[in-house]
Amino acid sequence: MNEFTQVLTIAGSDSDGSAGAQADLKTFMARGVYGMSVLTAAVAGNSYGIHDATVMTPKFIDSQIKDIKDDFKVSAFKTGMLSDSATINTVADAIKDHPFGFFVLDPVIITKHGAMLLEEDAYQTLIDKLFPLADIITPNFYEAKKLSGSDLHDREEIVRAAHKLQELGPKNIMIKGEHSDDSISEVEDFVLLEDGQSFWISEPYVKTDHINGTGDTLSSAIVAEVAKGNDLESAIRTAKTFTYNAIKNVIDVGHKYGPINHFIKDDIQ
Ligand SMILES: Nc1ncnc2c1ncn2[C@@H]1O[C@H](COP(=O)(O)OP(=O)(O)O)[C@@H](O)[C@H]1O
Ligand SMILES: Cc1ncc(COP(=O)(O)OP(=O)(O)O)c(N)n1
Repeated sequence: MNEFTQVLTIAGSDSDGSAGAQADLKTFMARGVYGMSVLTAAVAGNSYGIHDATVMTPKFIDSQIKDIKDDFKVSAFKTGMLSDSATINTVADAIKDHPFGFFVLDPVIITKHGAMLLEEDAYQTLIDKLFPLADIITPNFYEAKKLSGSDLHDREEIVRAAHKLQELGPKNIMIKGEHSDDSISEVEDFVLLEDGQSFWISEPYVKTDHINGTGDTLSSAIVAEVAKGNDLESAIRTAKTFTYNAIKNVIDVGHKYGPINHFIKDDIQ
């Protein structure tokens, strides 16, 4: 029997299934890997917004991680919603010997609804404790500004911010592009690799309200592709295309800001 590729998300649950661990698990399934989830928190939300949240205790988060460690062979993993410093410290202590392989840190601070999922006094804890362990971080435009302490008005400032973030410890950086202005034609992300090489990666801008979970989908697709043995650059390119296809092929679920479409079939390798 061939061992199946196994991956993990350490993230929050989102009740409407559009984002968080639910989006991660759908992406893992779509990309052909076996996904597991350690829940750090749970939010009550729907396509109108996030209305309540609860944080798991450090002891419970630790128990979940221990159970995964005791039984499974995880090749790559990601972190998503981490809520506060206590959660970050718990996760950092549990993963510091890198038992789960390649680490994609999605520094979730803000959602499309404008909900804040990380306490402001925990930004520095995230930088101090998890940035040095990360193989790649994938901040959105807002998160990149906050975490680098930079303005991002043009390409030059984005490149500078990526270098600043890399100096804080993560090996590779992917800053996701701005897309709040409906007049743009492309959404362009910037990637800075460990060896200093860099590239811009873009797809056409899709004008849609169905955009919840795009960041989670991108980061978990990178996890899946790296776990299958692909190099980081091709994993990023596949993840970007997969996310774009999921945004473009809208499914009619929810009344306002709906989910993206993880059912898209393409040539999974
Ligand atoms: N409307 C859109 N059209 C095309 N690509 C998009 C759109 N919205 C987001 N993306 C892409 O989806 C990915 C996730 O980005 P983003 O939505 O900014 O992340 P987050 O969910 O963390 O805020 C990025 O590659 C981004 O370029
Ligand atoms: C529980 C939970 N985690 C993360 C998010 C945000 O997901 P993300 O894909 O980074 O951003 P949106 O595209 O959903 O804004 C969430 N909503 N819930």
